[in-house]
Amino acid sequence: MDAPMSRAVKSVCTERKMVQERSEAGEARPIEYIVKESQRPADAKPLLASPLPVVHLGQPDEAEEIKAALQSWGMFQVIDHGMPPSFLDEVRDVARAFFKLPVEEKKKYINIRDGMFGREGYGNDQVKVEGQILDWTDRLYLFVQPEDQTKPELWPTNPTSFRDVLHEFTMKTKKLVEDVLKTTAKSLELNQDSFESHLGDKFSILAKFNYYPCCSKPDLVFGVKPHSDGTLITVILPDKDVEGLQVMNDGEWITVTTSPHALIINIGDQMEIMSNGIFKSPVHRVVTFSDKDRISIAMFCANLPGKVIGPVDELVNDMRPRMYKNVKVKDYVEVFQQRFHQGKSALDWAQVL
Ligand SMILES: O=C(O)CCC(=O)C(=O)O
Ligand SMILES: [Fe+2]
Repeated sequence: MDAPMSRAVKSVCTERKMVQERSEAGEARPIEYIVKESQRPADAKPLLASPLPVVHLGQPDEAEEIKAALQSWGMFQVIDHGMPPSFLDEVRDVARAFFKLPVEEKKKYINIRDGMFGREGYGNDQVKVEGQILDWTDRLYLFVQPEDQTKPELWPTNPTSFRDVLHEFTMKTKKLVEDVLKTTAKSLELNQDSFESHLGDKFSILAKFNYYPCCSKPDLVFGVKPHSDGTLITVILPDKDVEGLQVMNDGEWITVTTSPHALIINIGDQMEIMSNGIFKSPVHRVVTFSDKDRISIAMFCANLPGKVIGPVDELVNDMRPRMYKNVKVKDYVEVFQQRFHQGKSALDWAQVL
């Protein structure tokens, strides 16, 4: 296993300007955000926008639908998720209201405390490696599960409904994730708890509120650079009006479109490892626009850091040898974060050579 901290920049924990401030000041080309010419978003083909496959959870074909979607896209949309459109609007509204607050007000929740960069709170990219290209986004990260490990002092009180709405969204997401994991197990003819039991009673969910300000040079920057998620699964509530999420499918970038009020679900690297590579964690990215900002809420659902994960026994056989080693989730996440900032995948770190 390689040393994740090689080329690392040691503890750069000074506050940087928020992307929102750069956007409002009309900063045209802050150099740290400009992507290398060969990797720029210009190769996006918005004409290839395509609706994600729909999985009808709880319906007779759910297992076949989820298997087909995960084998082709690694991503799908759910419409019957039990969250009424008015509730999804409320979640988007509190996110938007928070990001609309003056930067100084939001900085009450800043992710830098006593000179240390924390995973939770309001901020933007941590500089982890030399020459790192930064993403054109500000965000608020909050652990929402397990509940006894949340840090309420970092949960915004403005707007006043923020905490209650986030709590309700968490509970509903948790139920949805449990259903998705059961259906995923069923689709591989596994015991329905095969993925869940690894989570035990407790489930880690990290809520990530993304704000992508307008960018005067959207062809030169990414809202989020190409990556796969380090999660088991991710649930995304996309912006209601602005698309921007793109997924790599058959070697091409496709702009993701969904039905109104759908939730997007994608698997992450932990599911790729546990499914012994049957399901691939999709590479995706976010682009920005010169004339419209965008918000999204991603709920990152993962095994607890102390767990050791590896391919489920039944999925390893002579026909399909073990592709991944057993890895401790905490170690994986550390390598994942380091590689993410370099625009690289962490999956090969866990691969059986
Ligand atoms: O903004 C989005 O739609 C997706 C964001 C994303 O991929 C992420 O935060 O990992
Ligand atoms: Fe992602």
